[in-house]
Amino acid sequence: MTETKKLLAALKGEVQAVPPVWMMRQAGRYLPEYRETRARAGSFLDLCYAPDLAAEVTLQPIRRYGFDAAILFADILLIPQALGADLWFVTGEGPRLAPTDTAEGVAALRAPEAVHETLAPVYETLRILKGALPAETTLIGFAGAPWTVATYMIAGRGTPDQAPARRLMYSQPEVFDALMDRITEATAEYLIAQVDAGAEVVKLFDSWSGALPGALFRRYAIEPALRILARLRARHPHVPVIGFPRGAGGNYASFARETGCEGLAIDTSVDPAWAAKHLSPLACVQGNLDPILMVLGGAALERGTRTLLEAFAGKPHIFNLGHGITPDADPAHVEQMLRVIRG
Ligand SMILES: Cc1c2[nH]c(c1CCC(=O)O)Cc1[nH]c(c(CCC(=O)O)c1C)Cc1[nH]c(c(CCC(=O)O)c1C)Cc1[nH]c(c(C)c1CCC(=O)O)C2
Repeated sequence: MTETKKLLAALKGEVQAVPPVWMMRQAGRYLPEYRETRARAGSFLDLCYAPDLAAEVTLQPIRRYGFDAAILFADILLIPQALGADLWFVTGEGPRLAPTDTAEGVAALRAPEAVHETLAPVYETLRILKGALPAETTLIGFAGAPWTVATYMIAGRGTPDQAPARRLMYSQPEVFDALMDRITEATAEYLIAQVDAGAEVVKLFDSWSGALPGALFRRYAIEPALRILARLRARHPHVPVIGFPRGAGGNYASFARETGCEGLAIDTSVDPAWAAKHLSPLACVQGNLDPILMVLGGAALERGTRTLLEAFAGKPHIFNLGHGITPDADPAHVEQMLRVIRG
């Protein structure tokens, strides 16, 4: 049977004249309807844990733009919270967590199987979405990759250079490894449960993999991904996975080759012509329009969009941005991008 969902077809390696398209952070603050629902929910975390409202904001960009994929509305930091680390968001600044950076702190975290208790509302969001999405739209679940989640847990916040996590990795490798193990197991549990609840594809966000020293990229980016994939595939052998080792540079190819991910999301820094030549033979490449073009629009947006379409012509491709769309983006520019892609 041929695959009728464009995103799933691309992940199976099908070349399409018009590629499937969606955007990272497509449910977000650039949309007035998101801001309205978010205000109704209360805090960002309240929204993540309210299945009806989380499903509603997931559907908003699908209704408005008819994207080929909907991504579950949640956050990568729900896993630390489900493991027992206090989490809150400071408006205008970002996430804060009670730091987990000692042997005692890691030992006090909950068992990986215990995360479902906190995350049950997320699975409910997926079940609602499964029943509500148009037949042609693919439902994407996701999690943060262990290294990226560890950087937030160790520092207790986002950091420009992930120094606290890198310091712990060198100075107390046994504490760092124990934390990585706990996150890895919990993430496997979480993604399996997301697919049980209706996710058709899962994406692993390693947003800070570019901060790993190159010699440790295999150990802390590829190996945890392999462990998660092995557990996921033991349960769901056919679910495609999109890896996003953001900032991996020269390590993108080894990530794709060694993990066998069906999809490889590339960040804005990667030259699409290089990616089409060197990465497309390894996986279906997703990306990588500069998000600032969604703020600018006009001729620059049209040129950037066409450059990508031309680079990946004749290759399986998922059109996306190189990182999330920003709150200052203009919703009309999304329509402009879609007109260029879809004609
Ligand atoms: C690092 C990271 C986080 N979260 C995520 C990552 C990895 C991707 C990346 O590199 O951007 C992933 C994420 N976060 C969110 C989604 C939902 C799905 C989507 O639309 O893409 C996804 C896939 C919603 C969100 N996550 C967050 C928002 C904004 C919160 C709000 O509405 O106030 C949204 C829509 C908050 C968040 N969440 C996080 C930070 C650092 C922040 C604060 C910065 C910011 O405000 O943009 C952690």
